[in-house]
Amino acid sequence: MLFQVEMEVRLPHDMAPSAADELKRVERERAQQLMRDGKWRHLWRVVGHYSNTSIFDVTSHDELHAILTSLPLFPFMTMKVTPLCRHPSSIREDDT
Ligand SMILES: O=C(O)CC1=CCC(=O)O1
Repeated sequence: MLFQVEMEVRLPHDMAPSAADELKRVERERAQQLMRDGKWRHLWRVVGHYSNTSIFDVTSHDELHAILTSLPLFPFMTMKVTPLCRHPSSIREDDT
């Protein structure tokens, strides 16, 4: 099952830079492991925003929920989740 997830990051202004850097480091490690596992298919920065748009490939809503809520930055992100299905006009083989 494919989902588009839009994530907007808002770190507290009074968070120590070292704490913010550590959070971003562990978030990156977790995201890259999920990419190697084939769960996090695409990760794009939204130009001009501290946000991303991502594509996840998971087996259930529960799995996606578990992944998203386990992200180190989860407490500091708002998310919009959109379920996707194949467009009938798509010629891409990997759009399933
Ligand atoms: O910076 C972001 O958009 C939040 C984020 C998701 C994965 C990652 O490494 O950073």
